Amino acid sequence: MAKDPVRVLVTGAAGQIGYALVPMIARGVMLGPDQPVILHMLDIEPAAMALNGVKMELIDAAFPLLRGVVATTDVAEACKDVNIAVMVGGFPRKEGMERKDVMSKNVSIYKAQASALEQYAAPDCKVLVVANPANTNALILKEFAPSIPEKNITCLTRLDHNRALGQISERINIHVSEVKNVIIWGNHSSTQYPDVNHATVIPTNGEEKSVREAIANDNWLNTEFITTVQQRGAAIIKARKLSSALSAASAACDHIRDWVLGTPKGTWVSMGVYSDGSYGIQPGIIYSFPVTCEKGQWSIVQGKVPFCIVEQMAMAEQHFIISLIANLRIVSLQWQG
Ligand SMILES: NC(=O)c1ccc[n+]([C@@H]2O[C@H](COP(=O)([O-])OP(=O)(O)OC[C@H]3O[C@@H](n4cnc5c(N)ncnc54)[C@H](O)[C@@H]3O)[C@@H](O)[C@H]2O)c1
Ligand SMILES: O=C(O)C[C@H](O)C(=O)O
Repeated sequence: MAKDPVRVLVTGAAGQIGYALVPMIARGVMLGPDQPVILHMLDIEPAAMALNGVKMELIDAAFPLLRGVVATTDVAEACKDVNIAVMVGGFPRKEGMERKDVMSKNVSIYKAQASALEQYAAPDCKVLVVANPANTNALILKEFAPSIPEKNITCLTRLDHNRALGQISERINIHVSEVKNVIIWGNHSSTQYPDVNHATVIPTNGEEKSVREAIANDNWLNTEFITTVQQRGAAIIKARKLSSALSAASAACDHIRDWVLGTPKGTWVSMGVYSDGSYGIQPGIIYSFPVTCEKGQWSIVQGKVPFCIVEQMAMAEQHFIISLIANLRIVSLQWQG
């Protein structure tokens, strides 16, 4: 029997990630080749014509799985009954900026969209925040949409995870599918810690080895590898004069697919999820951990890192985020009062 369609919201759908992402969703890359979808696309008024152009192209592409398209600038209409929300809408950074430099613009967007999701989305809606600063925007969304279960609000660090896999496969000259179990700890920012200490390679017809053994160059792994992954977003901006789009869209599909359909046995992936206190990370903040997924639920993989590494990393970022939450609570009380 044919499955009922799943409603997938993409905000900022007229932008460059949106343009790469919606055809992937309509082709089944995100939810599988037998899952019909209805796409909800939101953008702002100045982008309304471009958004309508994307809708026209989706119709022209005659995707067999695409059962409907809602293209709108009305946030309530966009969020109505959606099962999955991919929050891409926002302002990308330009050359020379850090991701946190776009914070003031993007944070206000996420406050407004949180309440629309809370009011209009399906109660079990799974949310993926892509727009930067991704961890902070997800935290804002969680704070301003208290009725959405916190397990349902995540942010994208899968792009960093995939970048780490890519760097390792290029270095050893094996296919990227033969590398697994890297970990991205922390924020989707240049302070993240890409960790290969539990990663392995399994060459076809070969024996499973640790990445450290296969690369046999700890100096490279401890220095250049880490900074390359941390700075890859900036390198793409420098090269394209635009931030990453096709890789971001593909990573967003990977994130949702694994969350909904499950991670392969013996493999974990990196997701920005709310901390339950694992690895000593402040409970409640959105932090990238290794996770496995089963039956639509993620769980943090335990025992994978020396505490001191994460502790060191976490402190600077947590201070900032915690003070932000405190400010939000004050603002929210002022609104109510
Ligand atoms: N987490 C990641 O791995 C990752 C990777 C790449 C890019 N990003 C971030 O994703 C975001 C989008 O990047 P892009 O290259 O597609 O940017 P873009 O400028 O091409 O597109 C952004 C779109 O969002 C729209 N928009 C702005 N405000 C909106 C609002 N209130 N509601 C709905 N739509 C709104 C814009 O009109 C535009 O069409 C940026 O914040 C970028 O930094 C994150
Ligand atoms: O680096 C950026 O600003 C865009 C995105 O976060 C990326 O990592 O490519």
